[in-house]
Amino acid sequence: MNLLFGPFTLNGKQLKNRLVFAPTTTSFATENAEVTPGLVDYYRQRAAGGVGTIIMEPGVVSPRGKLTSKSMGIYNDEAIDSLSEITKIFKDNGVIAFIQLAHSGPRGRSSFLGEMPVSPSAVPFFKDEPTYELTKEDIDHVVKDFVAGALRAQQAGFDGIELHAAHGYLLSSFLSPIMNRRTDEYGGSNANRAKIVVDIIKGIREQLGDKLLIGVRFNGKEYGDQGLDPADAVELAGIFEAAGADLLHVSAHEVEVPSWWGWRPYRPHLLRGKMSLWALFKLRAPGQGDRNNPGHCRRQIK
Ligand SMILES: Cc1cc2nc3c(=O)[nH]c(=O)nc-3n(C[C@H](O)[C@H](O)[C@H](O)COP(=O)(O)O)c2cc1C
Repeated sequence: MNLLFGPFTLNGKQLKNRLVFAPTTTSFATENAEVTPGLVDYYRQRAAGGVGTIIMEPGVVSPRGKLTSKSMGIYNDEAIDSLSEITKIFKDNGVIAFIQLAHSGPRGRSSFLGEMPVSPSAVPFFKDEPTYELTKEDIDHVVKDFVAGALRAQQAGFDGIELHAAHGYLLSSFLSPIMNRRTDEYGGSNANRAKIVVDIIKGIREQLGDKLLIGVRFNGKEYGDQGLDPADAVELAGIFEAAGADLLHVSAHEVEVPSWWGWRPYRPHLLRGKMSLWALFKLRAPGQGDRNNPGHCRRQIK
């Protein structure tokens, strides 16, 4: 009990407890991606709920990266003032403030983007939605957009950002061997597929040093057969940690959790609602991942 409700220090930040509100897209922004009074109210209510940390829903880092027609955007300086209003509410309630940074990539829809969604390779996420394969110059642009989003988040008063590299969005599609068929330095090995995320983390650290906490949310397993498996996820965890991530937030599938009868695979339908607590534990990748025996990929909580 004390572990959950007691204070916790995360790389120098004092958290009042280990309860974390998980990032949840609301689509309460305007069609121009601006913060609305309804969105501010929504977070005022969440901040009063007793959690120690809120990972605010994604700020999309470019208009072409919208997740929905009413995603909130962090791609221009006008966002800083309205987001400051929200971080002030968090601070007044003693809540540590994170914002997720996202780009929809192949999960975008041309109906609200007004142009083709983008992806690491021309592999569609939706059967009826062809995607544009990013060039290396485009990838540099995406990295700069994420770094610029992080700078704005810091100016708006956030303590940290979480890179959304899960659920099939752009960074997640780079990590996926199914979606990412590139033959350059951004495709192939785990390290190559993770390069875009590593470049973003390093870019943020170059600009801001330790002023901003950096988290990465990624999948413990591909959604579907083949592709990213738990052994890959363990290796990716080590890559993100080595690049300078402060926390890892593993989403769904094949993550093992302690139970009364030993380590059990985490299954969202069995342990609904517990996953976000993992955000506050740095997961240690012991390096014994075995592609043919996922049971060897047990993560340990530090
Ligand atoms: C409506 C809705 C929107 C969500 N939006 C996001 C999102 O933008 N980013 C994200 O990483 N997860 C998103 N999620 C997943 C949640 O963060 C969370 O992982 C999920 O609700 C399961 O809860 P748990 O992680 O506490 O088990 C969303 C979930 C729901 C229900």
